[in-house]
Amino acid sequence: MEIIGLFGGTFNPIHNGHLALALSVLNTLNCSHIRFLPAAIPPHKAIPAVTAQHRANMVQLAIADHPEFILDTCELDRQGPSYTIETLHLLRNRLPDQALCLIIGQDSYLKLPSWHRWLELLDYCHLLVVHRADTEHKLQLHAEHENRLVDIANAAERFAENTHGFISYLPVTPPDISSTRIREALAHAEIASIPGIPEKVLHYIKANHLYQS
Ligand SMILES: Nc1ncnc2c1ncn2[C@@H]1O[C@H](COP(=O)(O)OP(=O)(O)OP(=O)(O)O)[C@@H](O)[C@H]1O
Ligand SMILES: O=C(O)c1ccc[n+]([C@@H]2O[C@H](COP(=O)([O-])O)[C@@H](O)[C@H]2O)c1
Repeated sequence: MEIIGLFGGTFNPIHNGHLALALSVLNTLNCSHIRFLPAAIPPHKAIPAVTAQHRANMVQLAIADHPEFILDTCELDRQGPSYTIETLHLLRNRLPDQALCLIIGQDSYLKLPSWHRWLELLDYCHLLVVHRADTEHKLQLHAEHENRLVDIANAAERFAENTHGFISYLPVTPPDISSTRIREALAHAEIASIPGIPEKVLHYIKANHLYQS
């Protein structure tokens, strides 16, 4: 079975850490493609000052050179918080016979028990957790996932044999970049000098006067 990666985020804005993470997952799992899913209303964050449409446009610019990366705006068409379980329900209806793999950073995994209907996530997809700088160098597995863990060396094979139900941990560390730090830098620094985001995204931010105080 093909494995389709699902990478949700606020992407406020998308940065090189997101892109490096997605490339590592693509290569490790040999995904057919990865769908980038910008959240319209992130469930656990303040509503971003930058619109979902601008954030999605920046994702599109950032992934344009990678044919295996696709922008999926399905969360922009819904009202209310962008709960991942609802997105998975929708995508599972659209893609009934493929292995779906939700990709999250380790900081997100630590907070997973606070997600809406989190125990049902593995009924729809596999889960790949990627290490993030400043978190422990080992997966802090939630007890509820204990018999679902697969070693990363076997993950591509095991995930491809099943549409959902397993979890694995990728111990590579994407560059230590966060959207928060980029927003802070954009508010205080010369816009030409912001590292960590693709050039085209920086141009878009500049042209649309985003993130400036
Ligand atoms: N540098 C990174 N390394 C590893 N994982 C990352 C990195 N940046 C983002 N992620 C993961 O990507 C997903 C989407 O992240 P998000 O769009 O919230 O970016 P962020 O940089 O964490 O944003 P913010 O600083 O605004 O909280 C999350 O699961 C997060 O853990
Ligand atoms: O479904 C939930 O309850 C839930 C709670 C927090 C985060 N998420 C999703 O996790 C992804 C990363 O979230 P964030 O806030 O770190 O950008 C994004 O796709 C969010 O919609 C989902």
